Amino acid sequence: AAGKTVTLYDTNIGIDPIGKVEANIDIMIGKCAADEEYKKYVLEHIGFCSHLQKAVEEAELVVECVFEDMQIKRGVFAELEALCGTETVFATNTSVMSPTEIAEDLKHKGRFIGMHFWNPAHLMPLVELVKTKETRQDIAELCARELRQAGKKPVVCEKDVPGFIANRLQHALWREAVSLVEHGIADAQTVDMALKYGPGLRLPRIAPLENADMVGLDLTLSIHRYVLKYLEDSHEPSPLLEELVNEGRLGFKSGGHGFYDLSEREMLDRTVGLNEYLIDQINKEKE
Ligand SMILES: NC(=O)c1ccc[n+]([C@@H]2O[C@H](COP(=O)([O-])OP(=O)(O)OC[C@H]3O[C@@H](n4cnc5c(N)ncnc54)[C@H](O)[C@@H]3O)[C@@H](O)[C@H]2O)c1
Repeated sequence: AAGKTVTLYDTNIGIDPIGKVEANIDIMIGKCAADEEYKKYVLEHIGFCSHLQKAVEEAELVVECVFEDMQIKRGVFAELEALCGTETVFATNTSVMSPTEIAEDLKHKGRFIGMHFWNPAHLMPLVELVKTKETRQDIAELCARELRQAGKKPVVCEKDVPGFIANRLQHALWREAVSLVEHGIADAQTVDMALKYGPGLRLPRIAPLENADMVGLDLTLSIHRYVLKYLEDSHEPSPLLEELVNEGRLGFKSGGHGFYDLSEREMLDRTVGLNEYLIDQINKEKE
């Protein structure tokens, strides 16, 4: 939607990414978050190519999203460096690996950046742009501009640190949530309810640092002086999590058995419900 043409490439030619894009837009049309004109526009500007050189030789930006495997990712960028001009921007969509390490063998490291989309990528606005020490400032700015034009909300992570920004925030919260269950302070459902109907509900309007300003930094300081020592600060995964995984309770992928015991219907409701909620948020933003 940013006036650009996108070519998809995958070593597995059996997949149907365009069909998936079409299906996602159809769901959005059904919820009035897109129209037929938008679908026509997107489908005219996106294509699949099974030949890497043809797919990338004229590209201004290449976003790599292959398996989370350092050697495969480095191999892809070595191939790309041989096929693309020196000004083509190279981005990795990795969610956990260090962009610095992925770029280690590149000759032109200044044009390399982390570009971490959030799942489901067509509905989640956030994209984290992760700079390595070598990433040029103009490359970060260019990527931010392009992403904004595509309707995304890019944020720049100035240092290549594990978890970037959003996963650090998310897993600080998950660590505390698991710890509360582990220590019998509340069960899983109660922990999730407390978040959903409490702080989670106002989070989209007032995030932590905005909230700290609102209540006062003196009060925040006083609360932290008292409470931080009681919060979970383990640098190892919770023994409860280890135990559940050892028991084969993996969540959706083990038939719905994890922290919760869910039926097929409940699992489907959660996935569909999440997508519908995200589409509603997009519609609200437009109003
Ligand atoms: N799944 C998510 O929620 C999510 C979210 C954000 C970022 N990411 C990142 O996206 C990347 C891919 O994750 P995924 O979940 O989509 O994995 P996936 O296994 O679903 O897809 C990986 C794709 O890469 C293809 N592939 C493998 N080697 C290739 C190569 N050499 N050249 C071209 N294509 C190749 C595979 O055929 C497959 O279609 C990872 O780096 C991951 O961290 C995933």
